[in-house]
Amino acid sequence: MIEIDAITKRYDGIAVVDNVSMVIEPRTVTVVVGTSGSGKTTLIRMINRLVEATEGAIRLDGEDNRSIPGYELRRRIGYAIQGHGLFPHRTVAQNIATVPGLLGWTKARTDAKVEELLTLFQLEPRTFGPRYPHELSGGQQQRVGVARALAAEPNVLLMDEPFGALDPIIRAKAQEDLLAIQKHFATTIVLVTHDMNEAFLLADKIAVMDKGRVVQYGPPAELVRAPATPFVETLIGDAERPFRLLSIAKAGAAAEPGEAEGEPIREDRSQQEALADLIWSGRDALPVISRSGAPMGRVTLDAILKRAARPR
Ligand SMILES: Nc1ncnc2c1ncn2[C@@H]1O[C@H](COP(=O)(O)OP(=O)(O)OP(=O)(O)O)[C@@H](O)[C@H]1O
Repeated sequence: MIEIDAITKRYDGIAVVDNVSMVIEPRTVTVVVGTSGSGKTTLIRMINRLVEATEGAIRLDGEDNRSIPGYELRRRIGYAIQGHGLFPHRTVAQNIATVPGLLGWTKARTDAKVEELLTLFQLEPRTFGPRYPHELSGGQQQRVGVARALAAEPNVLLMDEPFGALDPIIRAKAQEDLLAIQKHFATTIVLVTHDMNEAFLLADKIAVMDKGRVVQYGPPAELVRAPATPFVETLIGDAERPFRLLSIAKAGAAAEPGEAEGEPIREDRSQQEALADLIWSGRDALPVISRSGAPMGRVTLDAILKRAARPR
């Protein structure tokens, strides 16, 4: 658990992070959003003490992060940034092995970890391990950047606009990979993004920052149903609120008994995807199947539209 307790950062007397308190539960994804300059990067960098707080405290599982030595903080907290920051003159395998090297892991343990991570990120170890960063595509470099941040098996992963530079298709893949990896390692992730779609896709909880303060902190559905300030409302996008509601609910949750024709939708796809399928295929109902392919009833256009309506 990460407890952020009345944390403030001032530069030349000006608070860029202003008395922020929030609790981040273990094994969850917290996404920090807000306008440019609102203090997002500064906030997450105070967690691993790349930035020292002016006031307040941050505790990691109850322990004040100022009492944890630097090398231990780097082991416990992975850090991935936009543009990945890979070392250009080190191979992919050497890049991933950076922190294990600092920690004095044996070669066998390090090699096994590098292989595990490359495999997990769908980069064939024998092909990609010996390559240099410039021999990879942008998306592959990005994956290596995240793999490197995960190498020392950190409990916490801080990510600052990690997918900002990727094109939309690779970005979608990277987001999917991240969610799979987060489940695999049960990592606690704190991620900064400008992209509200990304926030809604990834977040268990979203923190909205405005001028150094956290103006709302809660699950995505709460932000849509009850935006705390006009700023949050604008950020979510008034016109998009129905779609946001559908994007965070699963097709399975809207399933009802009955049959329908045509291509089914899996229960774990979003209701937004169900709506797109319904419109695109001109049907008024889709069969719903479980992850293993078993029939679960159907989802109707009517039911989806009701769910997208303004909450009462
Ligand atoms: N080292 C520094 N010295 C002085 N001011 C700083 C320093 N680092 C950041 N700031 C200021 O603090 C404010 C918050 O910066 P921060 O990078 O945390 O914002 P952000 O929300 O992450 O912005 P962006 O979305 O543009 O990355 C900005 O006004 C920035 O200019």
